[in-house]
Amino acid sequence: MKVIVDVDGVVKRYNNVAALKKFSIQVREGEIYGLLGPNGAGKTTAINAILGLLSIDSGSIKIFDKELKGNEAAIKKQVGVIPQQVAVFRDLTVQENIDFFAQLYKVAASNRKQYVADAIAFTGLEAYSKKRAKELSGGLQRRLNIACGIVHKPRLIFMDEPTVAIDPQSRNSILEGIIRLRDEGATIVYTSHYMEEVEAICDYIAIVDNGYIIAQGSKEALKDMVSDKEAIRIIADNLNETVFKELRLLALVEDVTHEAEVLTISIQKNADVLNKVITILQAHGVEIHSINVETPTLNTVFLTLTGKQLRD
Ligand SMILES: Nc1ncnc2c1ncn2[C@@H]1O[C@H](COP(=O)(O)OP(=O)(O)OP(=O)(O)O)[C@@H](O)[C@H]1O
Repeated sequence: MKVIVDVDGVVKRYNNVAALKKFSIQVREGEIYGLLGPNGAGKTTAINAILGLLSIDSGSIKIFDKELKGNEAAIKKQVGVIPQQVAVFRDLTVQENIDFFAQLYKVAASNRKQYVADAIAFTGLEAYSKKRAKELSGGLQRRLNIACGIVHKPRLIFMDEPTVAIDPQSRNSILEGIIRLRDEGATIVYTSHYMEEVEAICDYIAIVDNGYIIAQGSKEALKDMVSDKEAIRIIADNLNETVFKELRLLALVEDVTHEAEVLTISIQKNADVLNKVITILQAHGVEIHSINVETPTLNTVFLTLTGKQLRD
């Protein structure tokens, strides 16, 4: 498949902070490409750099085999952007907002009405087309944000965390919409810190941390990297440092991390340590609420490579 976004060794600094450090990705035509990483990993910076909204310190970026500089008009006509913050006109109706973006992207006058109707249908906003944006719920505003970004039927679409802070119904509708866009021939670059979403829709995944791509591949290939691992996840009260120290000393335990009341113990696959773990917790007065043994997820990959949880 043809590479249509080629980012090679990009470095981007904000004053002294290096947000991208030799950042390289290759997005192939027709795929949903996931950039998965925690807040602050560099995902938005990467997208803004690719779109030419930020200058870069070094490296190269090509879209459709061309540098953005000198080819902006031709490239931007074929690119759709759905920004992290909803960017619509609050006092315009749904239809007027989408029509404004159709004009901005220079959709031919003869096609405009149809393209606006297609974008409304695509995002399931038919019942709201005459409502002002400010009257919509957060989830519907996000759907409008998407409709505005895809109205010109772009070949390549960048979506920056489009499902943050929305209800499950709108989230599902957005994720299904992204798959439909891919099936109709678009290429999508999708950023998220939700591993479940990225696993569900992305054909190829790059895991980002601290300005680097730390691993990449299909979700199967990424999980194969840690197929000899499992994690015990325990929700409990009264966790403390003495408990963590004792757990770390157990044979076949590889790592112990905790966030508030969630304790994660990384172990080798099939290691028979659960009884020993429970004995230690009980001996220290830890009150256990739930225990789950998880097979590898993208979070396991992240944890193994960085020692941190991907989850917020
Ligand atoms: N305008 C800026 N000035 C200074 N530092 C910045 C600026 N924008 C981002 N950063 C820093 O660059 C790093 C990467 O941020 P970025 O927003 O790209 O991450 P992200 O993965 O998109 O996270 P989020 O989901 O929180 O937006 C962070 O350390 C952030 O604090």
